[in-house]
Amino acid sequence: MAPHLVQPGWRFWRQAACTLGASVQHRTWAGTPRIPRPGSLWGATTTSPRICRSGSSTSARAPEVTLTRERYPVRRLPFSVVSREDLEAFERVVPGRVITDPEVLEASNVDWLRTVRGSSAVLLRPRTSEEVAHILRYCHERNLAVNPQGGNTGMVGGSVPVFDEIILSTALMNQVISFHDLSGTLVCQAGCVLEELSRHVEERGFIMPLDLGAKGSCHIGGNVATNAGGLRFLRYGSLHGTVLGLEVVLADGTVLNCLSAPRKDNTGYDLKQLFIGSEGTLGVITAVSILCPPKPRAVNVAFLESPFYVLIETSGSRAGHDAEKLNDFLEQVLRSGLVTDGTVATDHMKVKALWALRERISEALSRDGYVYKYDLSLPTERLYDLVTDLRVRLGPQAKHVVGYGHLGDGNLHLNVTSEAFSPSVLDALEPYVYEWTAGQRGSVSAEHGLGFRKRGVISYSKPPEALRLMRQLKALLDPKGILNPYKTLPAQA
Ligand SMILES: O=C(O)CC[C@@H](O)C(=O)O
Ligand SMILES: [Zn+2]
Repeated sequence: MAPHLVQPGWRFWRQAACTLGASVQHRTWAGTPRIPRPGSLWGATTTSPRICRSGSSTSARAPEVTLTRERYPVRRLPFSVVSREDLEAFERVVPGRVITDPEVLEASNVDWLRTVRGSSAVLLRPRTSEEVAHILRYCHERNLAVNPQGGNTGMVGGSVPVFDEIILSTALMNQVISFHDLSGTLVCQAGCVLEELSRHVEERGFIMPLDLGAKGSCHIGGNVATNAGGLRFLRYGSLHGTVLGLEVVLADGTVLNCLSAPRKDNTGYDLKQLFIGSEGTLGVITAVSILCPPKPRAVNVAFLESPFYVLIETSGSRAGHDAEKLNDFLEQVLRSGLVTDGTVATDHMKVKALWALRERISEALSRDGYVYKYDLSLPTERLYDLVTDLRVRLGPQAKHVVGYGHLGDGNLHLNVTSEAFSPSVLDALEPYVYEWTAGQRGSVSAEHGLGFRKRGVISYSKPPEALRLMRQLKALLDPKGILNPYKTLPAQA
C-alpha cells in the first residue's frame, strides 16, 4: 500500500518507509519538476521493470548484437593485424594471461547495453603497470591498436573494440596499495572494483567520493578514465577535484608516475587532469590516488512523490541536528503544496532499498528492447521540457520516453525505448536532441563521456578551437593513434 500523508511530520514519514517500493512502480513522471533541491530526481516507467545485474550480459537467448562496423559508417584505420608472433610475444610478458578463447572474448567485445560489438581476437590481462608498459611499448612499435577495458559498464560504447583492437583488461590489477586513515587518501590499482573499495574504506571510517549504479562491476580506473559522475557528485564534486594523483602508461610504454600527490601541489601543469575523462585515448590509467571523505554518521533519505519522484539524501555528523533540518524542509514543502506524499528512511537497509530503485532504472529500461540514451546538462528549469516535447514528436514510434537523472546537477538522462533498433526513431531523435541541447547552451554528454557512439557530436558542446587543441594533444601523446581509436574525437575526413 502506498504511504499517504494526512499531516506533515517526519516521524510519520519514517514509519511509511518500508511500504514505498510497491508504491512507485506504476507511476509515470510527467510535468515540470518543481523542486530545485539537492538530490537525484527520477521517474518510474509505466511498466513494472524486472531487474538484472549490471555488467557484461551474455544471455543465451539474447539476439546477436550487430557488429559495430556493420551498423555504423566507420572505416578501420591502417593498424597492423595481430600475428602468431605477436601472441607469442604477449605470452612472454603476461604468461597464461593471453586470452584467445572466442567465448571469453564475446563478453569483452560487446557492451553491457548490447548496442555495439567489436571483433577483437585477443584479450590481455596484466597484473602490474610494468606489464602494461611492456605491452604498450610492443604495440606501439608494431602499430597495433589497443582498447583499454575496465568493468565494461560504460554507456557510450567506449570500453569495447570497434574492429580488432587488442583488449587490455585491468581486471587483475585489483590491489589496494595504501590507505592513510588520517587524510583519507586511498591509493590503489586501476582494476579495483568500486564497491570493494567502498567496503575497504568504510571499514576504516571513510567513504568513496563517488557512487554509481554499476558499482558492483565498474573499475576505479574506468571511473577516472570516463570522469564518471554518479550519485554523490553534488555533494563531493567531480573526480577532477577528488583524484589526487594518477599513474598512467603512455602509448609508447612510458610510465608517468604522478601518483604520490599531496593534498596541495602547485608545481607546473596538472597533468593528471588530462587523463581524467580522456576515455583511455591519451594513456592507460594503471593506479589512482583518491581522497575519501569521512563516513557521515547520520544519513537520511527522503523520497517525495507525485507527479515527480525525488530522492534526496542528506549526510552529516549529528543525527538530531540533521533530522531537525530535514523535518523543517519537509514541513515547508508539504505546506506549500510542492509535495503531496513521501517517506524518509534512516535505517541503512531502507536507505539502500530506496537507492536501489533509483540505481536500477537504467537496467530496467534495457528490458524494453533498444534504448536510445542521451545524457544532457540543461538549465534546471528546462530539464523536463525535452521529455514532454519528444513524447509528442515520437508518438507511438517509442515504447517509452523517460526522463530521470541528477536534478541537483542539472543532468537529465533522457531514455527512449523501442522494440528494436530503428533508423527512423534515430532520425527523429538526432540531431534534434543535440540541437535542442546546444540551444540551451547545455552539454551533450554530462557524465557518460563520448566513447564511440557520441564522438561525432562533440561540436554541439565545444568550439572548433577546443577540438583542434584536443587533436593536438592526442597527436602529442599518442602519435600513432593506437590508444582506444575511434573514440572521443570525431573521425577526420
Ligand atoms: O542509463 C542511463 O541513461 C543513466 C545511467 C546512470 O548514469 C544513472 O544515473 O543511472
Ligand atoms: Zn547518471
